[in-house]
Amino acid sequence: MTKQCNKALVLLNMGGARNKDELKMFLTNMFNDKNILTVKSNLLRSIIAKFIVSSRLNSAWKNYEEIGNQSPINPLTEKLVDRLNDEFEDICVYQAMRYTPPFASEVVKDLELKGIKDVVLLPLYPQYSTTTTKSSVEDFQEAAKDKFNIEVIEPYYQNKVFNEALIDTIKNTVENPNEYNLIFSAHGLPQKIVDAGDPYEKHVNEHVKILSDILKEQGVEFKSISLSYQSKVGPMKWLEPALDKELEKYKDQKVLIYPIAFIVDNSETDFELSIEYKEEADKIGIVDYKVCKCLNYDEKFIKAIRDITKL
Ligand SMILES: C=CC1=C(C)c2cc3[nH]c(cc4nc(cc5[nH]c(cc1n2)c(C)c5CCC(=O)O)C(CCC(=O)O)=C4C)c(C)c3C=C
Ligand SMILES: [Fe+2]
Ligand SMILES: [Fe+2]
Repeated sequence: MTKQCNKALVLLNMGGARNKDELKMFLTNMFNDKNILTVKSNLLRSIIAKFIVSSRLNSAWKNYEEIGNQSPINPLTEKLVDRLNDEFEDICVYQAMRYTPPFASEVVKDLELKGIKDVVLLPLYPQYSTTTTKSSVEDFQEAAKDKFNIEVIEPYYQNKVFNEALIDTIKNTVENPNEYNLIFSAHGLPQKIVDAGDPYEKHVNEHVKILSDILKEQGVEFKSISLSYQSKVGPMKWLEPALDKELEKYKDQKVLIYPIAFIVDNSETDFELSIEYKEEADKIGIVDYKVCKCLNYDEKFIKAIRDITKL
């Protein structure tokens, strides 16, 4: 990056695989994350992680083969970063991913080379979770040590400009909302993590209420609006209702899904929602099943970032 800046905006996200080796890296880093696998002993966690990765890798990779052998999260985030670098004249914009490159440590090196002291961290998670927001922010702070003045942006699921952008996507995806059942689909979380005080479920519930109120104010009426959780992993209890159970209610009806916990499309939207759950919807007899695109690098989201970060 040749731009000269005295401030940096760093977008934080999970990352995603560009090939099978990176999927192994993603899963290994994820299951060694103490915020994801909350067992206290690092050794025990690394043993469990090895076991999960070896049993999951091949079957998980089959999913990526169906979406072009890579997660869309990387090219889309690169476009978002490029667009923001054009938007902000004197702020250098970066991405730091939690489980695949570019890692926080590489961004920190670049910031040091440029002599940047002020850093704003924007987690690409509208709702806070210890498994996502906390994990990414701590990871960056550990890499940064005390080298910068860091400002962390708070959860922004209540932000008006952000929610208007999101509502526009919903309105632009279907012509006759009154024919559709709108399901907000959130990435699931083990119930144990929620019981330990994680605010994610509360934030997601509040977000759905805010969006439902905006739709009502704008006179946009869906047949029904509901919330469910996708992507359960393993045998433990996760947040409910599960999306596959919710879909069973809509035989002979139309369904529109909005992936409420994601800002950038990824394997969970392009594979899980658009291919895997679509097959479920067909089996159930849902007559039309649509999935909204995430905001990605939408111009309205660029405006929302200005409003959220006050940059
Ligand atoms: C096992 C625990 C997991 C928790 C807790 C979890 C929380 C969580 N994840 C996201 C967002 C994403 N997750 C993605 C993939 C993914 N997630 C898990 C497991 C947990 N996630 C796994 C094992 C995987 C890999 C795919 C698979 O094997 O099923 C992704 C996609 C990345 C990509 O490749 O594109 C995203 C994004 C959130 C928001 C969240 C908690 C709120
Ligand atoms: Fe996940
Ligand atoms: Fe999944």
